[in-house]
Amino acid sequence: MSYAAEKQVAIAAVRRACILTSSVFNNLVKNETLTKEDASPVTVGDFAAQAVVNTILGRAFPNDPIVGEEDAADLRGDAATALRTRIVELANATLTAKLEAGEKEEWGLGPSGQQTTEQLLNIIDKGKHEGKAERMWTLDPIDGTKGFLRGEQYAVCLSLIVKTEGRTRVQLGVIGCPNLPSDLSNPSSPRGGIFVAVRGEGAYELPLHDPFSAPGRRLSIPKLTTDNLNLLESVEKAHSKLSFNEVVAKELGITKPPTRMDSQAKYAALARGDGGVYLRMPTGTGYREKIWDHAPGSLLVEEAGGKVTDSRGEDLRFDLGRDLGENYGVIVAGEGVHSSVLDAVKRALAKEKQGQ
Ligand SMILES: Nc1ncnc2c1ncn2[C@@H]1O[C@H](COP(=O)(O)O)[C@@H](OP(=O)(O)O)[C@H]1O
Ligand SMILES: [Mg+2]
Ligand SMILES: [Mg+2]
Ligand SMILES: [Mg+2]
Repeated sequence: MSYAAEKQVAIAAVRRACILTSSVFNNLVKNETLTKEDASPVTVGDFAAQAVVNTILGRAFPNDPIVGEEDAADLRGDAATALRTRIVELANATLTAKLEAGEKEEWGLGPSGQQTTEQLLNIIDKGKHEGKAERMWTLDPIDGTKGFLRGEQYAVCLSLIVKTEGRTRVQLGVIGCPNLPSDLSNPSSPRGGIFVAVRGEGAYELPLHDPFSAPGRRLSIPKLTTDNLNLLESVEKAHSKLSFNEVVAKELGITKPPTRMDSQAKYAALARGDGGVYLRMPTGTGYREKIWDHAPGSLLVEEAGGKVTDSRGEDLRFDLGRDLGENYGVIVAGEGVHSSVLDAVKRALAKEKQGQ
């Protein structure tokens, strides 16, 4: 299936959300960030971007469930009045902006797209789905919120997961990276891109502000060997075990230092040929990886000729609910090097066990 309609809607939704998040960053004030129960940050940008994307998806595909990271519970009380007002203002400004090429008014966009506060809170809550369905969207309105707050990498991440022939797989992935330089080795190169993949149709990078103007650049992971690649990893030490990555890099004979980057921009960079291996091993806290943190990125890399598994070499599970199940870590690499990385991870795990 080509998912042409879904792809068009998803690209338009991600583009609008990226415009919103960029404008929030430029105007973010101190009290516009909350700390969630798990101590992670969430900003007015995360909530407003989820409201915008869910509005568009809700209009275009009203029967599709959405598994979104955020919910509106913290926005409903009197204590949240200022935050709520700002989110409503941001979401409405984004929804009512004039229609661009490829967009439709019936998606809730354009001058008549104004929503009430209650409508916007309810549409944010449409993302509370349990994550088990024959067909569902995943949304991470700002992936890498900590990177976003630092002015570094973050991504707006959307995917469509469908069960076909007994297998629940990602069929469409769209990742907007407003801050990603077009040339990673040159931080002053132009920034911003939308990365798109449809299963069986390849992976593409499109211009962020004009994604419907041309077919975009087809992405293909170059054939790297362990002599000329380096690791991509999280900036945040709490998100993956960086000391383990050092051991794996040694096992593989990698000499180049790792590239640290927040969010699924790592998957996008790898799909483009930057880096070569994205390794995310659990820190041992029992945290379970979320489907919205990997669904679009994993398809993007697969469609660019790469492979994504856990540390046992098994496929990631998108059929278990909002998370991927027990956390065995995530290994992402080009086809040619994935098996060497997997072997090195297994050796490093065995050494770690011996050392205990
Ligand atoms: N203890 C933990 N282990 C692994 N991932 C975690 C984590 N705590 C939070 N995360 C996830 O890590 C994501 C960011 O990943 P990265 O380190 O690659 O930038 C966060 O996404 P959000 O920023 O959307 O909340 C969050 O879902
Ligand atoms: Mg978060
Ligand atoms: Mg995330
Ligand atoms: Mg997020």
